[in-house]
Amino acid sequence: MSGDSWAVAVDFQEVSNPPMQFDFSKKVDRIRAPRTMRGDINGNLVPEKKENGGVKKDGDGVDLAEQSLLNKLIRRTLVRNRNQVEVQQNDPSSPLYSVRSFEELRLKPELRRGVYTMGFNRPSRIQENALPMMLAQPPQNLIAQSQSGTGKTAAFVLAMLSNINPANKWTQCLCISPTYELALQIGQVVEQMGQFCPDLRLAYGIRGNRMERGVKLQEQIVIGTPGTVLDWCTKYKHIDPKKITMFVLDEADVMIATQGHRDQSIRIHRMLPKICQMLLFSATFEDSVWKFAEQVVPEPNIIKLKREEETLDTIKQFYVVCREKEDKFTALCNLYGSLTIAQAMIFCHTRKMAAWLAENLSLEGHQVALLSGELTVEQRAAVIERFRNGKEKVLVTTNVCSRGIDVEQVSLVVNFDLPVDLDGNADNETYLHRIGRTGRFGRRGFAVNMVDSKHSMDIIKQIEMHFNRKISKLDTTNLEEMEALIS
Ligand SMILES: Nc1ncnc2c1ncn2[C@@H]1O[C@H](COP(=O)(O)OP(=O)(O)OP(=O)(O)O)[C@@H](O)[C@H]1O
Repeated sequence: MSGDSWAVAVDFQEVSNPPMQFDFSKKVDRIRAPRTMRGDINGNLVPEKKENGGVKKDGDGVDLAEQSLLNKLIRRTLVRNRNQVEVQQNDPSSPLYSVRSFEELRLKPELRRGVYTMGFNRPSRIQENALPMMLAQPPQNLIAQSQSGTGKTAAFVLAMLSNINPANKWTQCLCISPTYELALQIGQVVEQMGQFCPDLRLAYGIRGNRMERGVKLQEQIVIGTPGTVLDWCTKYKHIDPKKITMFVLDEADVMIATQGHRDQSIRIHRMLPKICQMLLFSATFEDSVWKFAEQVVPEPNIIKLKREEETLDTIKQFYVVCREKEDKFTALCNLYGSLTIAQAMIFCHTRKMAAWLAENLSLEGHQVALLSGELTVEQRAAVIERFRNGKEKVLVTTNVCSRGIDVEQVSLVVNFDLPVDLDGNADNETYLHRIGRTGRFGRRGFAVNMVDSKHSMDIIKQIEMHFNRKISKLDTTNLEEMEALIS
């Protein structure tokens, strides 16, 4: 099988045995669904064309919006974070509230029921502070930053649902999101949390969702992308911006990385009344995000939750000297022959190499999953789900998968190709993210780096120096030595 045909075979395997459905079409009845969608090979609905036009190379560059979507699709639980939340109040003299339970928030009974039905027992760390601010009277503006999976979406959805008056048949909350797949994900949370609110209606302001000009929407909540929502407010007049009481900007960092979204968001913001509550969320907070946030959220309260640092403390790191890819492959097989490996992730630099390796491992009798950039986000999520459920023991991947994906049972990470930046130097950050997949939550993990040239040996030295951690030499042909080092 050629490299490419292997990838096709994996696609086929996914089609014939679809592990997970992302059935966006279920929403069609109750909510206006986008029309410019096509079915992907899993029979799921996917957009005709990416709105942010992410370009992928053979090296599998990561598209921010896709990464966010992937995180949402595969996230089942809150991300653990033990850091303290940092709060800056707009009015430092007003008392600082935080809540430890949903009861304290005095939610409408139907919303409390929705929250508990979703299995939320208590607010997450960011929600403890953000929810009282978002639900306060008079309304307060908020800028909140915390990494993906810490409960931001659930927090602002609860705020939107609390804000609207379902008896009023016009749009009251506008929520904008960088892509329409992300908008659909937010919509699902609205549906779940609002399942006991009978009069609640939701519309998607996304490309392809057309109505006659001048027809006013009756849906209280509109979630959409900036361009369409802007058109709906201006050109098509489906929404009266003066009646908006809450404006939510999600994934601000992804938003401003996308051409035009920043300006469209600012234009929407300008049409809203002064008393409209503005909420902005972001996973990261570079200067550019901050500047944008200041433009669209006047007099903000600010909440930040620092990311918990990944650490290399519980990970034993090794390097193996090899000559070429066949040699690396033999070293990998030796590792498997002598170690008890629960699950392993193997990183390659290119799709081609990943496909070659996956094919050869498979021929050796390993159950292998291949994850690389030619798969749709939904297919990638499905591959990760299968791996997480233990259906495959080895995941071969390019960079698409190095961040944000927790697979707790991974005990071995192999850098079949070392992570390098565009200049060919060690990419320490990527190294940390890759290796950080193993040894999580205090468990022990192993990382093995394949070194096939003087240059890659230099990279190992750079990584050692950067993290101030020793990377020991491993001879995979010497079973005794390996056992002694690894035990
Ligand atoms: N209070 C809570 N208790 C338990 N689970 C929660 C709570 N809040 C959110 N979750 C769950 O945690 C996961 C992550 O939450 P959420 O999507 O709101 O995070 P996020 O910060 O918005 O992440 P992303 O930016 O990736 O969307 C979801 O599966 C959500 O259902």
